[in-house]
Parts: sequence; structure tokens; C-alpha cells
Amino acid sequence: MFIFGNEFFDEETGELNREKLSAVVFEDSKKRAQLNSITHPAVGKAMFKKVVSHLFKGEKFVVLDIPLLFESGANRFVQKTIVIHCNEEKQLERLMKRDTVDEKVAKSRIAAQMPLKEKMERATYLVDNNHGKEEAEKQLTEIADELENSWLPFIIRSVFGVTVGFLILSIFKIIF
Ligand SMILES: CC(C)(COP(=O)(O)OP(=O)(O)OC[C@H]1O[C@@H](n2cnc3c(N)ncnc32)[C@H](O)[C@@H]1O)[C@@H](O)C(=O)NCCC(=O)NCCS
Ligand SMILES: Nc1ncnc2c1ncn2[C@@H]1O[C@H](COP(=O)(O)OP(=O)(O)OP(=O)(O)O)[C@@H](O)[C@H]1O
Repeated sequence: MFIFGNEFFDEETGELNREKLSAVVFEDSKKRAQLNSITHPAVGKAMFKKVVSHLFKGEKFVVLDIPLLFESGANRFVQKTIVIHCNEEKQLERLMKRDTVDEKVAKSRIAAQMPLKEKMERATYLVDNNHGKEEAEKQLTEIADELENSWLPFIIRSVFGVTVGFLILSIFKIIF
């Protein structure tokens, strides 16, 4: 509110005018950085709480869908990364259709993120999404199966459990 002003909110409902805000932040990298500095800590906190709650529920792994995963440095906090990619023409065409925006707007949104090629170089897994959604789903199922069969979550939990147990024991020894 302070940085972007009341004109970005509906006078009656107080709801954020996403279209208006998008028009500003995707044209101005400084404003975008300001918006990121407001949203990212809150998003990060909410995401952390969700991940912890899923892990406590016994889930083997948690999948996060983060548009600015590498740009924000959030990749440091995850074990594996999946980049779903397609060629530039398809990316542009799909974005224009999904967000009902023209080519110029779509291009400015793409330019606001790290080039896909660079993301691909950093990924643990790549999913080729140049074809139908079923094709992509098949590749994702293979990745999910691999993660499902991995011993890593069990090993991490065991190390975590032993460490916590050891700490509790040490505290008891100090107190009593
Ligand atoms: C600008 C906002 C209001 C536009 O909302 P809207 O519902 O119209 O679009 P949506 O969120 O679906 O995003 C549209 C496209 O922009 C990309 N995008 C969104 N935020 C950003 C950003 N900060 N930098 C670069 N690209 C972004 C998305 O990947 C998507 O391709 C909204 O995206 C926002 O508040 N963004 C800032 C928060 C943020 O950084 N989110 C992403 C990472 S947590
Ligand atoms: N294989 C496909 N065939 C046809 N359309 C697709 C395919 N994959 C994705 N799409 C469409 O492309 C658009 C963008 O996909 P999606 O929103 O999943 O991308 P995203 O990487 O999450 O984008 P962003 O990071 O911009 O939010 C959506 O409208 C989606 O339905």
C-alpha cells in the first residue's frame, strides 16, 4: 500500500487490481523488486509452514511450484528441481492464451524471469512439454516414482530423529 498506493486497490472491496499492478511491475524492474521484497518474505513463511506440516504428516516429499525458484535463491532450500520446458514459440503462445495478453505484454513477462535455457541448465530433472499434456504427465509420473522409491527421505528423517533425541538426552543430563 505504502509503495504502490491506493490506486492499485478497488475502492469498495479493497481487492488488489492485479491487471493494473502487472502493467507497472512487468515494465519496471525496480518496482518489481519492491513488490518482490513485500511478497517474498510472506510467501516464504507460508510455504515453510506448509512444508513442515506436510512432512510431519509423514509425506515422503513435497512439491513446490515456484515461478522465481532460481531467481530468488529458493533453490538452496530444496533437494531437487524440475524444470518443465517448451520452445519459445509455444511458451509465448501459451502465455498469451492463458493470461489473455498480447505478444508485447507476454514478452515482458517472460523477460522478467531468468531465461528458460539457464533454468534448464540448473535443473535436476527436465520435463519436455513441447507435446501434449499427457506426454508431460508421463515424464512427471516417472520422476514421482523415482522419488517415491528413494531412501533419502527415510535417511534424512532418521538422522533428524537421532539428532533431536541426542539433544533432548543432553539437555536432560545437564538439568538432572
Ligand atoms: C504481479 C501480480 C499481481 C500478477 O498477478 P496475476 O494473477 O495477474 O498473474 P500471476 O500471478 O498468475 O503471474 C503471471 C505471470 O507472471 C509471472 N510472475 C509473477 N510474479 C512475478 C515476479 N515477481 N517476477 C517475475 N515474474 C512473475 C508468473 O510466473 C506468471 O507467468 C502477481 O503475480 C504478484 O503479486 N506477483 C508478485 C509476487 C511474486 O513474486 N510471485 C511469484 C513468486 S512467489
Ligand atoms: N502440453 C501442453 N499443451 C497445451 N497447453 C499447455 C501444455 N502445457 C501447459 N499448457 C498451457 O500453457 C499455459 C501455461 O502453463 P502453466 O500455467 O502450467 O505454466 P507455468 O510454468 O506454471 O507458468 P508460470 O510460471 O508463468 O505461472 C496454461 O494455460 C496451460 O494450460
